[in-house]
Amino acid sequence: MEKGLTARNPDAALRHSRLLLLEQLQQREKEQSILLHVGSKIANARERSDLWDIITVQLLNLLGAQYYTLCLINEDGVTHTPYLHSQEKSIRTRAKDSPIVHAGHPIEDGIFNVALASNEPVIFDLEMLMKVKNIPPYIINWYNSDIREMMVVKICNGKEARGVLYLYAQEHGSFTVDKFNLLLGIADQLGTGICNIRALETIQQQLEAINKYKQQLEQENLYLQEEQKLSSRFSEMIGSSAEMQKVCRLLSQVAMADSTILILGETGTGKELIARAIHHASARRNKLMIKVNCAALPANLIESELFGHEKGSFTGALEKRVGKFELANNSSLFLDEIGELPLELQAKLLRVLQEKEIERIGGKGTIKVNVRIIVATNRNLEKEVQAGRFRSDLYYRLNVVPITLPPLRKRKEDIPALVSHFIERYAQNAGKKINNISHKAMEMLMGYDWPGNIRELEHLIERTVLLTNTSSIKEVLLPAGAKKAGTYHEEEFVVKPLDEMEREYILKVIKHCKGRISGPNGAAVKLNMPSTTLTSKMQRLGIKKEHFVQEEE
Ligand SMILES: Nc1ncnc2c1ncn2[C@@H]1O[C@H](COP(=O)(O)OP(=O)(O)OP(=O)(O)O)[C@@H](O)[C@H]1O
Repeated sequence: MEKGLTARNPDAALRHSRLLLLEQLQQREKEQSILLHVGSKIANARERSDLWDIITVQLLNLLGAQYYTLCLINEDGVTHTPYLHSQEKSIRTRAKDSPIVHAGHPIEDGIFNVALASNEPVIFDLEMLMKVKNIPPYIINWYNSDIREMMVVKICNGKEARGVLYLYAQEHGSFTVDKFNLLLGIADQLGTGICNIRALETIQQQLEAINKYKQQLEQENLYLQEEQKLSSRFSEMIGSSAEMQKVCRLLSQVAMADSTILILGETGTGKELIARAIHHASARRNKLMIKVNCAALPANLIESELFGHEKGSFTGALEKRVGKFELANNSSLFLDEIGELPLELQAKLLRVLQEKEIERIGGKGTIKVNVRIIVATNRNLEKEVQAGRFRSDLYYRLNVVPITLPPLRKRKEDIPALVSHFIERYAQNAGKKINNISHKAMEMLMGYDWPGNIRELEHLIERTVLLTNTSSIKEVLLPAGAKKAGTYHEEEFVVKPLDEMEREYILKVIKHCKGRISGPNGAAVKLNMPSTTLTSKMQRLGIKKEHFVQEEE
């Protein structure tokens, strides 16, 4: 009919072809302006979500599609995975799951490779595809989400193919050849945009990794500084009582040997100080002693703390971690509060002590370690063994050289020297000149029973020094309920579980520090422990912010 018209009326034919040309020109102009608009948006995109907005809001409708997936070629060069896609909630298969399959698919899946091989977009009829054998699972899912037509186009950066944009429509005939030019232009701009954003993402990831590493180093540095501060204190060990002299003699006899040491004694009697003294008197003194508080960490973290883990060995193991056993190689490892070690880990510790090698969690092989073990506990380990809470084989393995520290009430003759020592230390810290203590105050100190031992005495003196504005300490403020000198009777002593006492005491100190945990005036400094240890103790003892905040009000 057209031909007939042309033959009969050449003018009409000319007009008609001019009209067509005009239409094409207008179409081109429209496409150019869309491309310009979309291009500037893509060029300004800084994040993946910006691209998501552009494709979802500006392009889908324009190209006649309802949904899309943009898949990129993986580093292995043989698989591809979705990088951007329509909101999964908005699409569901008949079985109510998402048609976006996130696992890697082979590039040679009969669709992706076809798009890569073509310099033009390719349109697929999904009904036809469903008849083909070995069709990729994502096509089946899209079909089950009522998609009937798909248009794919290669995404390149320059000449290099990077992925494929899949467009999906519910109606046959949604995609037509007249959209090819526009789609090719968009695909070109998307290619450049995606590569820029991926480069930014990589930089971001690297920055995050660097920051994390920096934080880790800072934490380690803090730990080492605290350890160093503590280790310099070992020389400040006071005690000329017969009991303490016995301990010192034993210490000097066993320090040089590599034998395992078990330090027993009530809380605050100086077990850690003795552990440090042993390390410093040993041949390993040039390396820092490493300390692990077995009560400060939840059971599931102690294993990784002790033995380390490989990256990805459990949820949360984002980075490889060297355990304290490895850190303590050729040095001493002080396992404080060993009585709190969970039974399962007791078995692992025993194996390490016997084999002298460790295995990181998720690790492929064993690592030889040369570590001198010093352990301490305020529990009666024999009773713990009888109660089935402590393995007898580990107990015998640890009980090579036991050192028992006497409680302060059994070596009261050490109190005056300790008091002078602590007055000097805390007066110096506070910039005060205090060089005397009244007879009455000393009598009170001598008469008190010191359930918290030297730590309790130390904190009392610290508090007293802070409250004293003269050169002499006239009186001391013993805990409420404490008896005056010489009037203490054992039967009146209120027996409380250690945990409860510890909880009460920590709460008091935090309150005294106005709720501050870390920092120079925080509770951790006052309690002479790292703030991380204090936080863990607080968690273990169920001390929450509201407890001390409420008490403060
Ligand atoms: N003989 C001592 N001379 C001087 N200071 C001491 C002495 N013994 C202990 N201290 C001090 O008392 C505080 C408590 O000591 P340490 O932490 O060693 O006790 P601990 O028995 O390990 O306590 P816990 O069982 O609660 O872990 C520390 O500040 C320590 O420096």
